[in-house]
This record gives sequence, C-alpha cells and structure tokens, in this order.
Amino acid sequence: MYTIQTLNKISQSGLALFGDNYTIQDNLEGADAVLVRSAKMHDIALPSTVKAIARAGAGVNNIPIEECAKSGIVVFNTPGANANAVKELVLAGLLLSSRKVVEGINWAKTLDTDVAKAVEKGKGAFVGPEILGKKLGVIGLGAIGVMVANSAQALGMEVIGHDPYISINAAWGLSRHVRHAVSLDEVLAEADYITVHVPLVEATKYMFNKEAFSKMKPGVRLLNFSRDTLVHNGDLLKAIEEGIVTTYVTDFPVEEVMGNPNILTIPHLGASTPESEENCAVMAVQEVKDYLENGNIVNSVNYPECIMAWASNCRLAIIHKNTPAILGKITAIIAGEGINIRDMSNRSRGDFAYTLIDTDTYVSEDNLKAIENMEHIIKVRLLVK
Ligand SMILES: NC(=O)C1=CN([C@@H]2O[C@H](COP(=O)(O)OP(=O)(O)OC[C@H]3O[C@@H](n4cnc5c(N)ncnc54)[C@H](O)[C@@H]3O)[C@@H](O)[C@H]2O)C=CC1
Ligand SMILES: O=C(O)C(=O)COP(=O)(O)O
Repeated sequence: MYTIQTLNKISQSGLALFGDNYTIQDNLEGADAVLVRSAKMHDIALPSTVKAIARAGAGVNNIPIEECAKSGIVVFNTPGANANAVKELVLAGLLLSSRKVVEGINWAKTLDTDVAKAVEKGKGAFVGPEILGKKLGVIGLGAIGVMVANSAQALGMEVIGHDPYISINAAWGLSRHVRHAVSLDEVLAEADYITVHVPLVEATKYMFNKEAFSKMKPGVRLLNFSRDTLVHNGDLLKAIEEGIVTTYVTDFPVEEVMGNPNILTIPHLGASTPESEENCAVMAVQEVKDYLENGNIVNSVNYPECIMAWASNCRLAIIHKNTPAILGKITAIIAGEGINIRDMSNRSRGDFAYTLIDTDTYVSEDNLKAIENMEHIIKVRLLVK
C-alpha cells in the first residue's frame, strides 16, 4: 500500500490511475509521495517517508529541488503536458495586447441606453493594430515557446526566437520560418511583441530589468506567461511611463502591477483547461507509480533518468552521491552474501546518482542496513515485483 498527498486539486482522471493499492489524502502523515501544482513547498517540512514529489505542470520554482535531491526525494514534472493550453492563451494575449478588446468590453458594460449609437460614437477610443506582418520575439524555445513561435508564424507574424540551450527535440519541432536570434539583445532591439517562455531560476530572475527595457523598441508589447519575477516590476512601470512598453500582459499579477491601464492581468490561467489538467495529472501519476513500484525515474528535475526492465523479482533502488568506488562497495556486500546480480543500471546527474540492481534472491536485512550505513548512500529501497 502506498499513500499519496495532494497539495493542490489534481484532476480525477489522473488520480484514478493509482488504483486500489493507493490511498490519497490531504495531509503528509506517512505519505510516500506528494502531488502538487503551484503550492509553495519551500517551507513545508517533509516527513522521511516521502520518496517523490510530482509537479503536475512545468515550473518547479515552488519546490526546493536541491534540498530534495540531498534528502533522496526525486522531484518530477510533466514536460509539455500543459504547453498547448498555455500556447492558446498566449495567442489570446497577443491579440489582447494589440486590439483594445478588454478595455472596449469594460466600456461597453457601462452602456445601457441607446447602446448601438453609443458604440459607434465611442469605438474610436479602442483602436489597436493588427499582428499580421509584425515581429514577434520568442524567448525560450521549449515546449511552449516552440508552439507559440509556430502558431504566430502561421498567423502571419515574422518570428525570431532566442534560446541558447534549445533541445534537439525542440529544434526539430520549430518551423523553419522562425529566425534564430543569437542574442537576447537582438530580440529586444527588433521585436514589436516579446513573449517569454523560460523557467524562473537564478539566471533568469529579473531578465527584464531597466537595462533590458532600455534596449527595446519603443511601443513594444511584452507578454509574460512564465513567472512574475522574470520581470522587474518597478523597472517595467517606468518603461510604461516612458512609452517603451505599450502593453504588458501577465499571467502572474501582483500588487505592484494592479490598476495600471497598460497592464492586462490574467489570474494564472495558462494551464487551466480540463485537457491540460488531465494531461498533467495522468503524466504525474504515471511517473510516481513507476518510481514507487519499479524504481524507474522518468522526467525528474533533480535526478537522472534511469529505466530498467525487471530482470528478476528483487530490485534494489539506491540513491547516492556521485562519487568514485561506491558501486564496487555495494556489489561487494551483495556478492559477500553469495547473491548473483542479474542486471544493473547506474546513472548520474551532477552531485547525485542512482543505481538499480536486480538480484537473483533477496538481499538480507542486515546487508540492506550495511549498504544504507555506507558513506555517500542517501536512500535504499528494496522493491519486489
Ligand atoms: N502560465 C502558466 O500557467 C504556465 C507557465 N509555465 C511557465 O513557462 C515556463 C516554460 O515552460 P515550458 O516551455 O513547458 O518549459 P521547457 O523546459 O520546455 O522550456 C523552457 C526553455 O527555456 C529555455 N531557456 C532557459 N534559460 C533560458 C534563457 N536564459 N534564455 C532563453 N531561453 C532559456 C530552455 O533552454 C528551454 O528550451 C515554465 O518554466 C513555467 O515557469 C509553464 C506552464 C504553465
Ligand atoms: O505548469 C506550470 O508551470 C504552471 O504555471 C501551471 O500552474 P498550475 O498547475 O495551473 O497551478
């Protein structure tokens, strides 16, 4: 039996996949794994029973992934599972940043008499440009950025993209019409519209600051469907005052940006579609189940990918530091008991590593303890098929 805690509302079609061997609860007591969306986990003390956290979504800045790695908690996310939902809202955001639809609707709501006449008289206040032929800069060409770039191109925009770390898969998916911008400055200088699709990490925090705004084309429209603090809000407000930014569309409103007529605040709706919620939940549940039951690691953000088909009925799943000679010591303990190893896989990522070992028979309690007590070993699990 396994116990799962959900920290946010997770789609039922995903949770149903857990099946009878799982209990789902809303507290951490005895939890083997946690499912989360945007809830902040940095201040939550996790019990030692927790082996995995799955973020049903893309961004993991709400989870202390380094600390989790140190204590042997594997953190997963669901790459691409909500990308289409975000792409569709970004396309809406592009249009809303241009045409004064929100302002116009709000004004129209105030009309109650002689409406048709008032509309024709007042509509001149809500003129906004078309996006056709305008230049869109896409910063970050991952799951979302690629979809946005391709769709904007199909809508007739000229698209330039910047991503120094673009993956081969993403590059394969990118339309050949999207021009490669070698530097961020190139995008800032040329684009009429800029949309940002990078993760929030130390290196990207406040990437839109005073210096970046000073390099932008006056009148630019900026879209942020990624995270609040990618943009320095104080510098943004000045850039709006100075006429550099015409409209800022954000999916991450905070107090500082509320009430500004040039800022459209969307209440973090990027991934809020039934399709995306289901996709994310299904992927997150599959990842957690595969890890808890088989020891396989797929789509982790703090541990290496490691997948091995069962070669016997007994498996050791060992999380350890990525340090020399550790495998020899583990296998020496197993061999000392006269147990044969049928298959083995060892993968590393930065300071951490993971080893799966399938043995002919069960390693004894004493020797499991001996492995657990070795220097650089973080967590040991014995799995049974
Ligand atoms: N508004 C919403 O509801 C949602 C927001 N997001 C946000 O969008 C972000 C991106 O999501 P995905 O596209 O799914 O992630 P992804 O991991 O597929 O793509 C991120 C891309 O950013 C690139 N990148 C990293 N640092 C960069 C830099 N300094 N300059 C340019 N490119 C850089 C990476 O190489 C990668 O290709 C997430 O991290 C999350 O913060 C994601 C899903 C929903
Ligand atoms: O996946 C992401 O990074 C998101 O921002 C989506 O967040 P949510 O799952 O809607 O709370």
